[in-house]
Amino acid sequence: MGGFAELGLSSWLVEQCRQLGLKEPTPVQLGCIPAILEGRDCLGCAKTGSGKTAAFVLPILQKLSEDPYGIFCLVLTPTRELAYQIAEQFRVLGKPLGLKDCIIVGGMDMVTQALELSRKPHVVIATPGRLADHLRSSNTFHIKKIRFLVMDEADRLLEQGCTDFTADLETILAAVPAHRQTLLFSATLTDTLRELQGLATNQPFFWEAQAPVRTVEQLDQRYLLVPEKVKDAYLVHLVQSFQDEHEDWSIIIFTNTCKTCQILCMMLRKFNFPTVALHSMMKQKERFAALAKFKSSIYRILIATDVASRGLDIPTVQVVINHNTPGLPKIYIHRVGRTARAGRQGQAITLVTQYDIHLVHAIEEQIKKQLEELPVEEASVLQILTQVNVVRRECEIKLEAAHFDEKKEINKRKQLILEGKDPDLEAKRKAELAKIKQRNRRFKEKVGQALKRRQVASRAGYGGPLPRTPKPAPGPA
Ligand SMILES: Nc1ncnc2c1ncn2[C@@H]1O[C@H](COP(=O)(O)OP(=O)(O)OP(=O)(O)O)[C@@H](O)[C@H]1O
Repeated sequence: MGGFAELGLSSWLVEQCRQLGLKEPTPVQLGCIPAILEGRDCLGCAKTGSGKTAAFVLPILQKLSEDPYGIFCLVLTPTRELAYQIAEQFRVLGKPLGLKDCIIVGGMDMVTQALELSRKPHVVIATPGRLADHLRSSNTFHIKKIRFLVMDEADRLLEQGCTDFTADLETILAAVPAHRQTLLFSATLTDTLRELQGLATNQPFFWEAQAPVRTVEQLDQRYLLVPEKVKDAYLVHLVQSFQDEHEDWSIIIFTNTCKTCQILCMMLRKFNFPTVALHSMMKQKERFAALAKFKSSIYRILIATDVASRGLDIPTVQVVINHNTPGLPKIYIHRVGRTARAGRQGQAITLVTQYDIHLVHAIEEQIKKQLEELPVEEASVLQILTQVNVVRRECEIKLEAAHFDEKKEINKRKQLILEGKDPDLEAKRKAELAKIKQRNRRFKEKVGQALKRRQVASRAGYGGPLPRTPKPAPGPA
């Protein structure tokens, strides 16, 4: 049990680790904990499920126990569910300290949160949007004395994806002290390293796991080449086979949109699979409830958008199915990392249509490993094909009747208002952009057609400028 003690952690923390079954430090913990205890900034890049959370929680708790005050530490993370998960690690490991934490995420009551913040918790775990809202609207708390700023999934926080945190991060970074320790962690830090280095300037310590492959060794990675139209039948077949062959099982299925997520959830339920959905169109309480039911194995299948692709630690997940091939290798790495965690085995299956093959090549190039084809009994899939398609159509009709798209539109408008934008003006801009794009497309088409005509003409012996209208084919003299 010398492991954690040798890193310089106090005996009470070593005992906490022992009680939680953390016997030996993982490599990222071995690498980062001493540097953080020395007071250095830290950039930690290690594979999914390798214990990055404890790599920052443990040294922060140690420093907090030496000089306890609030607000001592701020942790930023991209999703609400992840904020709760990190808070739990602080709570269990920091129990002997009587640690006070506070979770600040969207979708929850702002007044309650403001009250909690004013009580000076030791640790605040937040998503950037909601914390920035509090900073802009309230003067009952401040974060200008924090000792630690942690950015978990740091590359996601900095990238300008569908949720862009840039403006909120600016507000937050303007409110934290320049003299602080900054800790940045992710399984995919390298793309955003330059920006991240600008944030961690205090003798930064960069730790990266050296491995030939960027995904976990215990992960069996497969692909299944399927025509778009029969994808769902393959999905049902895969889930059915897994259920037939295993007693204790859990699967996460990733989809590309909230709507597909919802439809597939309804569809799998029609086939009596215990399924729950998790996507950003759900109310926050529903999101938490879905996750809790999945974690406790009441429901065996979680069907989710990328809101669940990062950080979630659910040890029972044995399989990840990508219903769509992720457009970015980074997203693939995080999605499949929801299984095969902390030394366990796991399998990832990616459904690939004829249009996605280049995406698989990009993924293979990044992870430095080739995916293997998953053999499937096609006859069994053919047997259920019509039934699956009929059920899917029924679910689509049901969802349309529930005005899913309209609700999405309303949510979008609300979001724009919250961001201080005028939804009508934004819609106008979008329409203008679409018009320009359409004009460009038409122009390209016209040029393409003209070129084709010229090729035809030159093959038929015509030369000269681009013909405006097709010339009649040469007839007999
Ligand atoms: N030293 C250890 N020994 C055994 N298990 C550990 C150790 N440290 C952490 N774990 C466990 O490993 C699991 C994964 O840890 P964690 O969630 O911190 O991974 P991560 O590296 O942050 O992954 P991701 O990149 O997906 O966010 C957790 O269940 C955690 O309790």
